Amino acid sequence: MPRYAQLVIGPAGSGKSTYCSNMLRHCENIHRAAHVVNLDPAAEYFDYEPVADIKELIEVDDVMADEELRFGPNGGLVFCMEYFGQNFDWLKEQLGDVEDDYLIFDCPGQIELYTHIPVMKQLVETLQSWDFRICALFLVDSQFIVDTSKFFSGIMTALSTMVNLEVPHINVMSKMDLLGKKAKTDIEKFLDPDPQLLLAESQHLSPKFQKLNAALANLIEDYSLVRFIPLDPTDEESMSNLLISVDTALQYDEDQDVRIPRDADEDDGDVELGGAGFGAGDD
Ligand SMILES: Nc1nc2c(ncn2[C@@H]2O[C@H](COP(=O)(O)OP(=O)(O)OP(=O)(O)O)[C@@H](O)[C@H]2O)c(=O)[nH]1
Ligand SMILES: [Mg+2]
Repeated sequence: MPRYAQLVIGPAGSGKSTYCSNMLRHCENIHRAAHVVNLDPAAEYFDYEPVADIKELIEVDDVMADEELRFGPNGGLVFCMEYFGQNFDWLKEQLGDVEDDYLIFDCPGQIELYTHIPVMKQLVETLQSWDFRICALFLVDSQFIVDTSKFFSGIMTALSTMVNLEVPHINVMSKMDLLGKKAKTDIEKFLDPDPQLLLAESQHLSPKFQKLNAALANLIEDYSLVRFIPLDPTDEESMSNLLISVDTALQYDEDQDVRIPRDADEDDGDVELGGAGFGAGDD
């Protein structure tokens, strides 16, 4: 029986932790037993009760306070994640061996973890060896995608993680609730964009960059890489549309949408949830 994992990644402040807590609440609303794992050793605050918290293994503040190591915040985070990479057994112990488990991983934002350092790729491979199907969600703050150049640079960051992680990948345009009416209309063209049209808008760039953008537009078009799913957490329909895309990527079986929460009970029985009874061993 597969297990399912959403890997929530994206630049610092793009809304990853907020998404995890909103998605957890949404899953509760639809009676899906999901759990969040905090993988950010620098996280100071998150609005959910994690089923596992990397800070119990290692914390950035402790690493930075070490007088021999002398790391700053970024070096400290890399050190923590490399330490985590050597201790996946800790995660295994925290997660247990729950069939059919559904986990949402709240990841750190530093891009180097996905491009230069092998730890996140190793995490993916380890989770796969524990029967997890994985989907990466790459969040980009909608407030930054204000013009074509920013769009192309956002896409390149998303692509670099996608190439490295090699798992199904969904781009999410976060914080849509913060956009006014006009900005919402303006951003439409970036959600399911026509790269050639966007290219036409970068005529003001120097010929060198126009050429680069043209090459990128072709790449994006050839591989159908660019769709963004808009996310407005104040709108339940937006949350459920995103979850449908994730379910498709994970090949999540809708028939098993109602399942036993982890802590519901060991003694075997079926649990009534939302009017339907499903036992742990049901297919
Ligand atoms: N209005 C609105 N604010 C949001 C949303 N998502 C996140 N925020 C705000 O944006 C800020 C950053 O959100 P976080 O969820 O901490 O972002 P993060 O990606 O986890 O940040 P790091 O862990 O530091 O990389 C916080 O002030 C959130 O309240 C959203 O969908 N709508
Ligand atoms: Mg966070």
